[in-house]
Amino acid sequence: MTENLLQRAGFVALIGEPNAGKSTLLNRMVGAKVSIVTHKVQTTRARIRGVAMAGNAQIVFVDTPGLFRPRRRLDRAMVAAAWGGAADADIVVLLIEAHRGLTEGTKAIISTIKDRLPRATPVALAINKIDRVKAETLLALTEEMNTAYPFVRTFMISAERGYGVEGLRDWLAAELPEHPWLYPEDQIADLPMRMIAAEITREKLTLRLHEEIPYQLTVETEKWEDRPDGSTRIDQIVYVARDGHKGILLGAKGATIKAVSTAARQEMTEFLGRPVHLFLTVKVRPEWLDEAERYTEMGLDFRDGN
Ligand SMILES: Nc1nc2c(ncn2[C@@H]2O[C@H](COP(=O)(O)OP(=O)(O)OP(=O)(O)O)[C@@H](O)[C@H]2O)c(=O)[nH]1
Repeated sequence: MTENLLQRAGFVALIGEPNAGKSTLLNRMVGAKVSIVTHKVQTTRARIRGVAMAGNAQIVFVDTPGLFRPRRRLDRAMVAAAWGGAADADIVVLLIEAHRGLTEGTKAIISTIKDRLPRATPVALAINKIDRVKAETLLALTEEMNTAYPFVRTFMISAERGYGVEGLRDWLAAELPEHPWLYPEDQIADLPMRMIAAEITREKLTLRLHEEIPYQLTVETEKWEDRPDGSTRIDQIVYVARDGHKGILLGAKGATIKAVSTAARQEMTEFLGRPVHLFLTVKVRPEWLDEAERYTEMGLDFRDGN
């Protein structure tokens, strides 16, 4: 009886060098559908990579980029911003590759953890790709890693083969705070699809409009209906901050929004592999930048903006 159980929910930041196996691990924990999505969403501002249910807990995985030794100023700024996400996380999981051991890259990540994470944030270690090494190697590596940082737990997993993944997920679920679920259970499956669809439209708008406007607009997928005839109806709202922007967005006789809609629909059709009917509505909502709900739709935590 899930209703009688206390709900748990929170954010887990999965960090590690590129290629450590973050996507593979997420696939395992969240389900295949989301993984298709993550590759597409990488360049967007959406930071949620997936939502996993484990018993009475809802685990929201958030992303941090694989950049840990930034040289350029812009890269440093991006890393600083991204670490904000990890700092807000309830739990951080550092993923490393068993056969590569404690690399320079991982050392850099550990020193960033020490510098930037609040002391109270629990950091767990997941040694991935254990299928590639012998047991002795693992024991030595576990010791070496735990000397480098006091991890709250060490997990040995193979994301690809599925070893140890359930144990990690169940542990995360139990560690999360008591909190009502952040997403309705029935929406989780298509949350990423909805986000992708919104990102596709936002991208088409950005391509068509003057630079300053896209930052002041946001797209939400309001309705998603997979029809029995094999097509999908998607209704989206484009929120703009100012009246003037609405006119620009629509264009003369609606030409701009029509072109955007056509381009977005084509990409969605290709992405989903089924015909899409797309309905776009433009709404003026000056306060959207201050509304928590809008942030959730973008995959951002409203608290980050404070
Ligand atoms: N042998 C082995 N290979 C793995 C395992 N987990 C992942 N891999 C492989 O490692 C490679 C990188 O995995 P990804 O999941 O893309 O790693 P990632 O770079 O951390 O993920 P992104 O940052 O999202 O790109 C892929 O070729 C995976 O198939 C594992 O447990 N064992």
